[in-house]
Amino acid sequence: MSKQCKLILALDLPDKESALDMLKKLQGSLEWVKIGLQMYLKYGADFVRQVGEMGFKVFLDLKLYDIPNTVASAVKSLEGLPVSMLTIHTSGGAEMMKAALNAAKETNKEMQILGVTVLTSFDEDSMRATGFDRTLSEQVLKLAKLAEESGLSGLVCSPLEIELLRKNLKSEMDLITPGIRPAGSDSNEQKRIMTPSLAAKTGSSYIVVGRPILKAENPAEAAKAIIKELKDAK
Ligand SMILES: O=C(O)c1cc(=O)[nH]c(=O)n1[C@@H]1O[C@H](COP(=O)(O)O)[C@@H](O)[C@H]1O
Repeated sequence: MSKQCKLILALDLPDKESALDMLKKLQGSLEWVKIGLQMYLKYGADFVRQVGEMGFKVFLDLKLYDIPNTVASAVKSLEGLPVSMLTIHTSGGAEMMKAALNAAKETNKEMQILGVTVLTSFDEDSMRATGFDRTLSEQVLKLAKLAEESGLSGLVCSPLEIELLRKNLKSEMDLITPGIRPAGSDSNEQKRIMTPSLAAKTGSSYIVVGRPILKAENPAEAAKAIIKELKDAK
């Protein structure tokens, strides 16, 4: 029996005031909040602390990609912050992933390092345009296996790749899936998408949802409806 799939809100908003206003509306409705580059670059560590103090678990989505030493130093810079998940790019290679893991072990044992595989905004054509000859699935699996061998316990991938990864990975890695759209909502630029219930049924550990909640008339109701969909998914 797999774990209950959880909702993570992608807090992609233009300023702190609207973000805090949104979080006040959502307190009690959800547990996890993802802070991405938009908010982090503008408001930094203080904002991360503030979100943690409001009682939310923080997923810091910085998608780090650099030489191993630089990534390790960046991870260490987060020491003391309430960060429960942090993203790095698996395409940075095994050495980079191991350096990030070691840095996390030294500074924040509670922080899970997640490896991003192939972004959900890619399709076969845009992948090929970057010079990769493999299919999208082949590339995702290659990166996922490298992440698993490097010791990572979680991956960010499209929900369309869950089955492939569950079948081919040796361990029960956490699969965090953005590119989620409740039935009838706008897909925006996301290309590899799925509904919350299907993602949960297929084996997603956490779904990441931004605009379908942020732009809803009643964000708390939208979040609750998604959580119900996840709980009802059989
Ligand atoms: O790492 C991510 O969270 C991520 C990876 C990916 O492949 N695709 C993707 O959309 N994301 C993030 O997931 C969120 C999706 O937001 P919405 O498209 O508004 O639901 C954004 O914050 C993206 O940065």
